[in-house]
Amino acid sequence: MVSVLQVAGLTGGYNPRKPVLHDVSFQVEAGEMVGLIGLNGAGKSTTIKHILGLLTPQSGSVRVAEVTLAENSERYREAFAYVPESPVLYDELTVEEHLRLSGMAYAVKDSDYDRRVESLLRRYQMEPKRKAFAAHLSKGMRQKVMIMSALLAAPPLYIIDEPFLGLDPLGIRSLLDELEAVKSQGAAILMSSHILSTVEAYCDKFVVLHHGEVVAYGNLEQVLLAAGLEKGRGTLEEAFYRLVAGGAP
Ligand SMILES: Nc1ncnc2c1ncn2[C@@H]1O[C@H](COP(=O)(O)OP(=O)(O)OP(=O)(O)O)[C@@H](O)[C@H]1O
Repeated sequence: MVSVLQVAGLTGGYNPRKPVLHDVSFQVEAGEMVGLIGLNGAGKSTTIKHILGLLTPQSGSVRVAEVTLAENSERYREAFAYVPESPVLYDELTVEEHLRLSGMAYAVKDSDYDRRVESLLRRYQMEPKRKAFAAHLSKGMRQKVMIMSALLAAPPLYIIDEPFLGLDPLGIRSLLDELEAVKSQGAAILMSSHILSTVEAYCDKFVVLHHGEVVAYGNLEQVLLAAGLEKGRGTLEEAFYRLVAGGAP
């Protein structure tokens, strides 16, 4: 298996004297979806900021497509698309113009571009809004533009931060179907979310963060075990509460 994302012994945060993350390690392989879960303030966004290259590790490393940002920034940045929790769009650009920008940034071939854009607009019920300015879109529609831009790029790694908040049920279903599809084509996905039932249903592995430390990592069986629950008995949610509420033996 190829590790598209490898976080190894990462200690970091905003202030060198007060790290938020402590020795965080996990990886996301090609064809795998990994759920990053934890309470408010556990360090999920901080981890994601390190992966995006917005923060520098105090120790340890983050590798994307087998390189660190310092080793090869171009290869590193080209290898992932990021869908933030709050959509960041240019108000004066239309939906189509955003997709065009994303296509150019990721050098999507013209032949792929038209096919992917039409299909995305249809699947996300955004055809009637293709010429609408971002400023005139609803919150969920803005989120859809971010998601469509990422899917259009078809990168090896998707980093998705709490994607379900603004989306309607159809949008959530489309996104999950889409993530399953790109995963089966070999993409790696790191998804942070508080919706544990969805995370359990769709992710292959889980990283449970608590106070900036990984308290469990692995498939459901391994997380249940870490929480002191028997194999095959219990849900991710039960394991999570034990792990973060100190209920685990
Ligand atoms: N810009 C910042 N400067 C300093 N400290 C920060 C900053 N952003 C977050 N923190 C601190 O880092 C810790 C982890 O926060 P982080 O945002 O990573 O949590 P999270 O797991 O993403 O939480 P949530 O589920 O609420 O989004 C918290 O103690 C928080 O106060």
